[in-house]
Amino acid sequence: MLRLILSGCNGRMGRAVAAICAAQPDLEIVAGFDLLGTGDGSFPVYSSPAQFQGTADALIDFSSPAALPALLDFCTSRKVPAVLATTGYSPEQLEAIDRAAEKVPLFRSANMSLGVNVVMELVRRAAAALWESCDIEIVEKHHNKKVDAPSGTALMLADAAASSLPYQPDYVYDRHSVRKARDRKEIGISAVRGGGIVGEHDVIFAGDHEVIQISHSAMSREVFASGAVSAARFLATVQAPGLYSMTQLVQQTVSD
Ligand SMILES: NC(=O)C1=CN([C@@H]2O[C@H](COP(=O)(O)OP(=O)(O)OC[C@H]3O[C@@H](n4cnc5c(N)ncnc54)[C@H](OP(=O)(O)O)[C@@H]3O)[C@@H](O)[C@H]2O)C=CC1
Ligand SMILES: O=C(O)C1=N[C@H](C(=O)O)C[C@H](O)C1
Repeated sequence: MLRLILSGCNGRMGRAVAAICAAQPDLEIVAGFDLLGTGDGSFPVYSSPAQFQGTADALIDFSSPAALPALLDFCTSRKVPAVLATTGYSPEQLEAIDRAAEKVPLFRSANMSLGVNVVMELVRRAAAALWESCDIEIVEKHHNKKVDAPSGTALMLADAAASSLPYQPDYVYDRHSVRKARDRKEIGISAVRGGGIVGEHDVIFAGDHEVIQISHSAMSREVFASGAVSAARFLATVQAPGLYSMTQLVQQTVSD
């Protein structure tokens, strides 16, 4: 039995993870954390991690960057490994995650789908081959309830492209405020918000005579939820503190 804590349990992703746990007999949600401190009654819900006195094999967090300090205190002091799937962390929060990962296993990815992690590798290769002839632009589209922009995935894809470039690119988020032609060393990142779009990412390599586009569309939240559950299973097998990502999860899956 894998005993899980679900942080952000009342949200869209929290409910998607709870649905997966309900369908898998070896998964038990022992507690939920959410601002409200109440849920649908299928497990106890606490408005702050410190209120929970029990133990768990892993925690999955899909909540808000505001939840991070209390979560890191909880996970490091109680030695509960955590899957941090929330996006929109500040640079200081990312440093706090790095420090906490010295004490307890943590897993962080802005996108828990296997497909996006394959796309990242394709983007690295395309950028290495095309940077001299093509401009790189990223367009992401999400539902009208998403609060952070650009998406964590768009930033991850930009970093993947940047890792293959022989220069440090500038990420440009807003072309509205400056009247100026595009610089070669930019990566443009644009965000669209509307309706119920689950999550779409296009990485565009635009040359003078050809355009190459690498795209990913999530068809439902289940893809992220099941990736997070796989990450929690992975963490439960990992003993050593450290910051883990989809790269290690994919490596373990391939070698099994
Ligand atoms: N890594 C990945 O693959 C994915 C990541 N995400 C990310 O996950 C996060 C959640 O997304 P989503 O489920 O759509 O968002 P929702 O707003 O639907 O859910 C977030 C939940 O967390 C609660 N919450 C907010 N602040 C806190 C806090 N300080 N402590 C505890 N709970 C809190 C919210 O309560 P209330 O509603 O009362 O504010 C809400 O119930 C976002 O950052 C999103 O970008 C989403 C999908 C995939
Ligand atoms: O908020 C969402 O919904 C999503 N957020 C993640 C992100 O910011 O990249 C992942 C996914 O695209 C859905």
